[in-house]
Amino acid sequence: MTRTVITGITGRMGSTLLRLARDASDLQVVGATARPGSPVSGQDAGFVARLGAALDVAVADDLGRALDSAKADVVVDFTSAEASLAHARACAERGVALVVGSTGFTPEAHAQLQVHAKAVPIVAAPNMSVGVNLVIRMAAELARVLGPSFDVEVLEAHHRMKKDAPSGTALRLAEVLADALGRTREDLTFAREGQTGARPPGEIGVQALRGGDVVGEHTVYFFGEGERIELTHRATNRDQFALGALRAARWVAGRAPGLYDMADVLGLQGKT
Ligand SMILES: NC(=O)C1=CN([C@@H]2O[C@H](COP(=O)(O)OP(=O)(O)OC[C@H]3O[C@@H](n4cnc5c(N)ncnc54)[C@H](OP(=O)(O)O)[C@@H]3O)[C@@H](O)[C@H]2O)C=CC1
Ligand SMILES: O=C(O)C1=N[C@H](C(=O)O)C[C@H](O)C1
Repeated sequence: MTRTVITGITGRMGSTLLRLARDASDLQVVGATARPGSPVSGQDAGFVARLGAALDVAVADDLGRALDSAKADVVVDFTSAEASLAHARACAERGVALVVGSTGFTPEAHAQLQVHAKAVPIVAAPNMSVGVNLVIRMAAELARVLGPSFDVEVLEAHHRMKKDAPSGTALRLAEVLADALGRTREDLTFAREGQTGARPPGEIGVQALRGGDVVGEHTVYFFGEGERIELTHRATNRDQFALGALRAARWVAGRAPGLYDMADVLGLQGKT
Protein backbone atom coordinates (compact mmCIF):
# COMPACT_ATOMS: atom_id res chain seq x y z
CA MET A 1 0.00 0.00 0.00
CA THR A 2 1.33 3.44 -0.92
CA ARG A 3 0.32 5.83 1.85
CA THR A 4 -0.89 8.93 0.02
CA VAL A 5 -1.83 12.50 0.98
CA ILE A 6 -3.90 14.61 -1.43
CA THR A 7 -3.73 18.41 -1.16
CA GLY A 8 -6.34 20.96 -2.25
CA ILE A 9 -9.28 18.54 -2.08
CA THR A 10 -11.81 21.38 -2.46
CA GLY A 11 -10.49 21.90 -6.01
CA ARG A 12 -11.39 20.33 -9.37
CA MET A 13 -8.26 18.17 -9.49
CA GLY A 14 -7.96 17.57 -5.73
CA SER A 15 -11.46 16.08 -5.52
CA THR A 16 -10.87 13.95 -8.64
CA LEU A 17 -7.58 12.67 -7.20
CA LEU A 18 -9.21 11.85 -3.87
CA ARG A 19 -11.97 9.82 -5.57
CA LEU A 20 -9.55 7.83 -7.75
CA ALA A 21 -7.03 7.30 -4.92
CA ARG A 22 -9.86 6.02 -2.70
CA ASP A 23 -10.87 3.57 -5.45
CA ALA A 24 -7.31 2.27 -6.07
CA SER A 25 -6.63 -1.01 -4.27
CA ASP A 26 -2.89 -0.31 -3.86
CA LEU A 27 -3.20 3.24 -2.47
CA GLN A 28 -4.29 4.29 1.00
CA VAL A 29 -5.41 7.89 1.53
CA VAL A 30 -3.85 8.88 4.86
CA GLY A 31 -4.28 12.65 4.63
CA ALA A 32 -6.10 15.44 2.80
CA THR A 33 -5.65 19.19 2.91
CA ALA A 34 -7.41 22.45 2.07
CA ARG A 35 -5.98 25.97 2.08
CA PRO A 36 -4.81 27.51 5.40
CA GLY A 37 -7.78 28.77 7.43
CA SER A 38 -10.27 26.84 5.30
CA PRO A 39 -13.70 26.40 6.95
CA VAL A 40 -13.67 22.70 5.95
CA SER A 41 -10.64 22.02 8.17
CA GLY A 42 -11.45 19.12 10.54
CA GLN A 43 -14.35 17.81 8.43
CA ASP A 44 -14.30 14.38 6.78
CA ALA A 45 -12.47 14.53 3.42
CA GLY A 46 -14.98 12.21 1.72
CA PHE A 47 -17.85 14.60 2.41
CA VAL A 48 -15.83 17.74 1.64
CA ALA A 49 -14.88 16.35 -1.79
CA ARG A 50 -18.50 15.18 -2.34
CA LEU A 51 -17.54 11.51 -2.70
CA GLY A 52 -20.86 10.41 -1.18
CA ALA A 53 -19.30 8.62 1.80
CA ALA A 54 -16.93 9.27 4.68
CA LEU A 55 -13.23 8.47 4.20
CA ASP A 56 -12.34 8.61 7.90
CA VAL A 57 -9.67 11.19 7.05
CA ALA A 58 -10.03 14.67 8.58
CA VAL A 59 -9.12 17.61 6.34
CA ALA A 60 -6.04 19.51 7.57
CA ASP A 61 -5.38 23.14 6.65
CA ASP A 62 -1.61 22.71 6.72
CA LEU A 63 0.37 20.02 4.89
CA GLY A 64 3.17 20.01 7.47
CA ARG A 65 0.69 19.17 10.25
CA ALA A 66 -0.98 16.51 8.07
CA LEU A 67 2.38 14.86 7.42
CA ASP A 68 3.34 15.00 11.10
CA SER A 69 0.28 12.96 12.02
CA ALA A 70 0.24 10.49 9.08
CA LYS A 71 3.14 8.28 8.08
CA ALA A 72 2.90 9.18 4.39
CA ASP A 73 4.94 7.83 1.46
CA VAL A 74 3.86 10.46 -1.06
CA VAL A 75 1.93 13.71 -1.47
CA VAL A 76 -0.03 14.46 -4.66
CA ASP A 77 -0.43 18.19 -5.16
CA PHE A 78 -2.54 20.10 -7.71
CA THR A 79 -3.10 23.51 -6.13
CA SER A 80 -1.11 26.53 -7.40
CA ALA A 81 2.56 27.16 -8.07
CA GLU A 82 2.86 29.20 -4.86
CA ALA A 83 1.16 26.57 -2.68
CA SER A 84 3.10 23.75 -4.35
CA LEU A 85 6.40 25.41 -3.45
CA ALA A 86 5.36 25.57 0.20
CA HIS A 87 4.25 21.92 -0.06
CA ALA A 88 7.59 20.94 -1.59
CA ARG A 89 9.35 22.52 1.37
CA ALA A 90 7.11 20.63 3.83
CA CYS A 91 7.86 17.35 2.02
CA ALA A 92 11.61 18.05 1.82
CA GLU A 93 11.75 18.75 5.56
CA ARG A 94 10.04 15.42 6.31
CA GLY A 95 11.53 13.15 3.64
CA VAL A 96 8.24 12.56 1.82
CA ALA A 97 8.05 12.10 -1.98
CA LEU A 98 5.94 14.55 -3.99
CA VAL A 99 3.98 14.66 -7.25
CA VAL A 100 3.30 18.24 -8.46
CA GLY A 101 0.74 18.93 -11.17
CA SER A 102 0.33 22.67 -10.54
CA THR A 103 1.24 24.98 -13.41
CA GLY A 104 2.25 28.64 -13.58
CA PHE A 105 5.76 28.25 -12.10
CA THR A 106 8.06 31.22 -12.75
CA PRO A 107 11.68 30.28 -13.59
CA GLU A 108 12.63 31.33 -10.03
CA ALA A 109 9.92 29.16 -8.47
CA HIS A 110 11.01 26.25 -10.65
CA ALA A 111 14.58 26.72 -9.43
CA GLN A 112 13.29 26.52 -5.85
CA LEU A 113 11.51 23.27 -6.68
CA GLN A 114 14.85 21.92 -7.92
CA VAL A 115 16.43 22.81 -4.57
CA HIS A 116 13.76 20.79 -2.68
CA ALA A 117 14.28 17.92 -5.12
CA LYS A 118 17.81 17.56 -3.79
CA ALA A 119 16.23 16.30 -0.54
CA VAL A 120 13.28 14.22 -1.82
CA PRO A 121 12.11 12.72 -5.14
CA ILE A 122 9.65 15.01 -6.94
CA VAL A 123 7.71 14.34 -10.15
CA ALA A 124 6.56 17.64 -11.70
CA ALA A 125 4.77 17.87 -15.03
CA PRO A 126 2.29 20.36 -16.49
CA ASN A 127 0.18 17.52 -17.84
CA MET A 128 -0.01 14.03 -16.37
CA SER A 129 -2.21 12.46 -19.03
CA VAL A 130 -0.34 9.63 -20.76
CA GLY A 131 -1.93 10.71 -24.05
CA VAL A 132 -0.65 14.28 -23.79
CA ASN A 133 2.86 13.09 -22.99
CA LEU A 134 2.82 10.97 -26.15
CA VAL A 135 1.50 13.95 -28.15
CA ILE A 136 4.42 16.04 -26.86
CA ARG A 137 6.87 13.45 -28.19
CA MET A 138 5.02 13.15 -31.50
CA ALA A 139 5.07 16.94 -31.91
CA ALA A 140 8.85 17.00 -31.45
CA GLU A 141 9.28 14.21 -33.98
CA LEU A 142 7.06 15.97 -36.54
CA ALA A 143 8.99 19.22 -36.08
CA ARG A 144 12.33 17.48 -36.57
CA VAL A 145 11.22 15.70 -39.74
CA LEU A 146 9.22 18.56 -41.29
CA GLY A 147 11.97 21.06 -40.52
CA PRO A 148 12.01 24.85 -40.76
CA SER A 149 9.84 25.20 -43.89
CA PHE A 150 6.70 24.53 -41.80
CA ASP A 151 5.30 27.31 -39.56
CA VAL A 152 4.49 26.00 -36.08
CA GLU A 153 1.70 27.32 -33.85
CA VAL A 154 0.35 26.00 -30.53
CA LEU A 155 -3.29 26.66 -29.60
CA GLU A 156 -4.83 25.77 -26.25
CA ALA A 157 -8.37 26.09 -24.85
CA HIS A 158 -9.44 25.82 -21.20
CA HIS A 159 -12.39 26.54 -18.90
CA ARG A 160 -13.17 30.08 -17.78
CA MET A 161 -11.82 29.48 -14.23
CA LYS A 162 -8.23 28.69 -15.28
CA LYS A 163 -5.85 31.17 -13.66
CA ASP A 164 -2.68 30.90 -15.79
CA ALA A 165 -2.11 31.46 -19.51
CA PRO A 166 -0.85 30.02 -21.67
CA SER A 167 -1.34 26.59 -20.13
CA GLY A 168 1.68 24.78 -18.73
CA THR A 169 1.17 22.13 -21.40
CA ALA A 170 1.20 24.69 -24.23
CA LEU A 171 4.40 26.16 -22.83
CA ARG A 172 5.98 22.71 -22.60
CA LEU A 173 4.89 21.94 -26.17
CA ALA A 174 6.36 25.22 -27.41
CA GLU A 175 9.64 24.61 -25.58
CA VAL A 176 9.94 21.07 -26.91
CA LEU A 177 9.16 22.29 -30.44
CA ALA A 178 11.74 25.07 -30.13
CA ASP A 179 14.30 22.55 -28.97
CA ALA A 180 13.50 20.16 -31.84
CA LEU A 181 13.88 23.03 -34.33
CA GLY A 182 17.09 24.41 -32.82
CA ARG A 183 15.34 27.54 -31.55
CA THR A 184 15.04 29.16 -28.12
CA ARG A 185 12.39 30.66 -25.84
CA GLU A 186 13.13 33.99 -27.55
CA ASP A 187 11.43 32.58 -30.67
CA LEU A 188 8.09 32.07 -28.86
CA THR A 189 5.40 34.66 -29.69
CA PHE A 190 2.45 34.93 -27.30
CA ALA A 191 -0.65 36.22 -29.18
CA ARG A 192 -0.51 38.89 -31.90
CA GLU A 193 -2.04 42.33 -32.31
CA GLY A 194 -1.65 45.33 -34.60
CA GLN A 195 0.73 45.79 -37.55
CA THR A 196 2.74 42.68 -36.85
CA GLY A 197 4.11 42.40 -40.40
CA ALA A 198 4.80 39.12 -42.14
CA ARG A 199 5.41 36.14 -39.90
CA PRO A 200 9.14 35.96 -39.16
CA PRO A 201 10.69 32.61 -40.10
CA GLY A 202 11.39 30.53 -37.05
CA GLU A 203 8.68 32.05 -34.90
CA ILE A 204 6.63 29.64 -32.72
CA GLY A 205 3.21 31.12 -31.90
CA VAL A 206 1.36 30.26 -28.67
CA GLN A 207 -2.30 31.25 -28.32
CA ALA A 208 -4.78 30.73 -25.44
CA LEU A 209 -8.60 30.54 -25.49
CA ARG A 210 -10.70 30.63 -22.29
CA GLY A 211 -14.36 29.81 -21.84
CA GLY A 212 -17.11 27.64 -20.41
CA ASP A 213 -16.23 24.24 -19.02
CA VAL A 214 -13.51 23.19 -21.51
CA VAL A 215 -11.37 20.66 -19.61
CA GLY A 216 -8.23 21.10 -21.71
CA GLU A 217 -7.46 21.06 -25.42
CA HIS A 218 -4.11 21.45 -27.18
CA THR A 219 -3.39 21.58 -30.90
CA VAL A 220 -0.05 21.93 -32.62
CA TYR A 221 -0.36 23.24 -36.19
CA PHE A 222 2.33 22.62 -38.76
CA PHE A 223 1.48 24.97 -41.65
CA GLY A 224 3.28 24.12 -44.89
CA GLU A 225 2.93 25.08 -48.55
CA GLY A 226 -0.09 23.18 -49.89
CA GLU A 227 -0.59 21.08 -46.76
CA ARG A 228 -1.19 21.37 -43.03
CA ILE A 229 -0.85 18.92 -40.14
CA GLU A 230 -2.85 19.37 -36.93
CA LEU A 231 -1.98 17.31 -33.88
CA THR A 232 -4.74 17.59 -31.25
CA HIS A 233 -5.37 16.25 -27.75
CA ARG A 234 -8.76 16.83 -26.12
CA ALA A 235 -9.45 15.96 -22.49
CA THR A 236 -13.15 15.36 -21.90
CA ASN A 237 -12.87 14.92 -18.14
CA ARG A 238 -10.10 15.19 -15.50
CA ASP A 239 -9.70 11.49 -14.74
CA GLN A 240 -6.73 10.89 -17.06
CA PHE A 241 -4.75 13.74 -15.44
CA ALA A 242 -5.44 12.23 -12.02
CA LEU A 243 -4.74 8.63 -13.08
CA GLY A 244 -1.40 9.77 -14.52
CA ALA A 245 -0.59 11.55 -11.26
CA LEU A 246 -1.44 8.46 -9.19
CA ARG A 247 0.77 6.39 -11.50
CA ALA A 248 3.54 8.92 -10.80
CA ALA A 249 2.84 8.62 -7.05
CA ARG A 250 3.36 4.84 -7.11
CA TRP A 251 6.54 5.31 -9.19
CA VAL A 252 8.15 8.08 -7.13
CA ALA A 253 7.58 6.71 -3.62
CA GLY A 254 10.89 5.35 -2.36
CA ARG A 255 12.97 6.68 -5.27
CA ALA A 256 16.25 8.62 -4.97
CA PRO A 257 15.92 12.40 -4.60
CA GLY A 258 15.72 14.31 -7.89
CA LEU A 259 13.35 16.25 -10.11
CA TYR A 260 11.57 13.84 -12.46
CA ASP A 261 9.15 14.33 -15.34
CA MET A 262 6.24 12.20 -16.59
CA ALA A 263 8.57 10.97 -19.35
CA ASP A 264 10.62 9.29 -16.58
CA VAL A 265 7.50 7.76 -15.05
CA LEU A 266 6.32 6.44 -18.42
CA GLY A 267 9.77 5.17 -19.43
CA LEU A 268 9.84 7.39 -22.53
CA GLN A 269 13.58 7.34 -23.06
CA GLY A 270 15.71 9.50 -25.34
CA LYS A 271 15.26 13.03 -26.60
CA THR A 272 11.82 14.59 -26.98
N1 LIG B 1 -0.50 18.52 -14.51
C1 LIG B 1 -1.75 18.25 -14.91
O1 LIG B 1 -2.03 17.19 -15.50
C2 LIG B 1 -2.85 19.22 -14.59
C3 LIG B 1 -2.53 20.37 -13.96
N2 LIG B 1 -3.53 21.21 -13.53
C4 LIG B 1 -3.11 22.34 -12.71
O2 LIG B 1 -3.45 22.03 -11.37
C5 LIG B 1 -3.72 23.22 -10.64
C6 LIG B 1 -5.10 23.11 -9.98
O3 LIG B 1 -6.10 23.06 -10.97
P1 LIG B 1 -7.65 22.96 -10.56
O4 LIG B 1 -7.87 21.78 -9.69
O5 LIG B 1 -8.42 23.10 -11.81
O6 LIG B 1 -7.81 24.31 -9.70
P2 LIG B 1 -8.84 24.61 -8.52
O7 LIG B 1 -8.80 26.09 -8.33
O8 LIG B 1 -10.14 23.94 -8.77
O9 LIG B 1 -8.17 23.88 -7.26
C7 LIG B 1 -7.06 24.34 -6.57
C8 LIG B 1 -7.35 24.03 -5.12
O10 LIG B 1 -6.16 24.24 -4.35
C9 LIG B 1 -6.59 24.83 -3.12
N3 LIG B 1 -5.46 25.46 -2.47
C10 LIG B 1 -4.86 26.63 -2.75
N4 LIG B 1 -3.82 26.83 -1.91
C11 LIG B 1 -3.78 25.76 -1.09
C12 LIG B 1 -2.94 25.37 -0.01
N5 LIG B 1 -1.93 26.15 0.41
N6 LIG B 1 -3.18 24.18 0.59
C13 LIG B 1 -4.18 23.38 0.19
N7 LIG B 1 -5.03 23.71 -0.81
C14 LIG B 1 -4.82 24.87 -1.44
C15 LIG B 1 -7.69 25.80 -3.53
O11 LIG B 1 -8.47 26.14 -2.41
P3 LIG B 1 -9.47 27.41 -2.48
O12 LIG B 1 -10.58 26.95 -3.38
O13 LIG B 1 -9.87 27.60 -1.07
O14 LIG B 1 -8.69 28.53 -3.07
C16 LIG B 1 -8.44 24.94 -4.54
O15 LIG B 1 -9.40 24.12 -3.91
C17 LIG B 1 -3.59 24.35 -11.66
O16 LIG B 1 -2.29 24.91 -11.57
C18 LIG B 1 -3.78 23.65 -13.00
O17 LIG B 1 -3.18 24.34 -14.06
C19 LIG B 1 -4.84 20.95 -13.77
C20 LIG B 1 -5.20 19.82 -14.45
C21 LIG B 1 -4.22 18.88 -14.93
O1 LIG C 1 -5.93 24.20 -15.39
C1 LIG C 1 -6.30 23.20 -16.03
O2 LIG C 1 -7.48 22.83 -16.05
C2 LIG C 1 -5.28 22.41 -16.75
N1 LIG C 1 -4.05 22.76 -16.64
C3 LIG C 1 -2.92 22.11 -17.18
C4 LIG C 1 -2.06 23.07 -17.99
O3 LIG C 1 -1.97 24.26 -17.62
O4 LIG C 1 -1.44 22.64 -18.96
C5 LIG C 1 -3.22 20.81 -17.86
C6 LIG C 1 -4.61 20.62 -18.38
O5 LIG C 1 -4.68 21.05 -19.70
C7 LIG C 1 -5.70 21.22 -17.53
